[in-house]
Amino acid sequence: MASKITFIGAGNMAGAIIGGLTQSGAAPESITATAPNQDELTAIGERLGIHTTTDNAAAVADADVVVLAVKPQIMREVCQKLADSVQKARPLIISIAAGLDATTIDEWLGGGNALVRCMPNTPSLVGQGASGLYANARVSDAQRQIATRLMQAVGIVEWVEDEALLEAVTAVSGSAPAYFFLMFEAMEDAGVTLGLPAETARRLAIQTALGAATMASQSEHDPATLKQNVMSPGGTTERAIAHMEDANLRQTIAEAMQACAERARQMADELAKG
Ligand SMILES: NC(=O)C1=CN([C@@H]2O[C@H](COP(=O)(O)OP(=O)(O)OC[C@H]3O[C@@H](n4cnc5c(N)ncnc54)[C@H](OP(=O)(O)O)[C@@H]3O)[C@@H](O)[C@H]2O)C=CC1
Ligand SMILES: O=C(O)[C@@H]1CCC=N1
Repeated sequence: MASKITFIGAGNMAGAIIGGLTQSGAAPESITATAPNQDELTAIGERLGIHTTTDNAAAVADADVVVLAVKPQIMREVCQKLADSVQKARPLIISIAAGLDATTIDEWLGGGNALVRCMPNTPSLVGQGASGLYANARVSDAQRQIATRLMQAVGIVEWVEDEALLEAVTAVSGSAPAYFFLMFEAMEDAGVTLGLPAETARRLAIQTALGAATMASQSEHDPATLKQNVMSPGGTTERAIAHMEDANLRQTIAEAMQACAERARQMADELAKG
């Protein structure tokens, strides 16, 4: 693991990655997180044992890796204020912002930076993240390995060589935990309608998803076969799946993911224009 990592921004996604890193054995004292609000920082600092500061420039000055983890809408302002420190320290930059392209962020930071774009997801908090990574031309093989090791500490890593594919990664994994959480909500509600206590329905639905995901990740069979194995001819599952197919669930999922990727493209255009 790189010696000193600074997170600019200490919100949901930074908190998930830092939490995953410390649980996987990273030294908390090698990690710094920044945010404008000292109260928020004090809470995360006490919880995770990491350094915190409201001074972005100071946090970058001696960092080997800087993870940009603020909302895309404020990235320009944050980067432009950081440019002098980044130009002096020349850390590896890792941006986790949705949409924003590597060239734009590099320009905001004064240019000439080794920059990795990463699309992580919040299950990084429990070491079950799924991240897509893209490197600009200035990133060395050693820096690729640093980024790989950093994100592998909190889950799986897939590199893409075409930056535009990060939009697909956003649709498939970055935003996708929310799709499954929606499914849990819907299954809990339906379980209650069928007479179960809400907590019971929630526990059964979540454990079933965990079991299905674990099975799918370990099985030699593809998901279609695993699905078929649950569907006894003329039985209950067949009826449920027929209902989902008739309601065009696949089409709904495809359209939702297209909308997600399209929004990433739109955000990039809007934010680059400023
Ligand atoms: N949430 C997710 O599932 C995913 C998010 N992302 C990306 O991660 C990034 C962060 O998202 P998320 O964590 O959800 O957002 P949050 O709003 O939870 O976190 C943003 C953090 O940035 C801090 N911040 C605001 N202004 C500054 C500043 N000037 N300097 C330093 N820190 C600042 C905020 O502090 P304060 O709260 O005080 O304003 C907060 O700690 C986004 O770019 C998003 O696209 C990528 C993949 C998944
Ligand atoms: O919704 C968003 O814009 C961010 C990026 C991916 C997940 N959350």
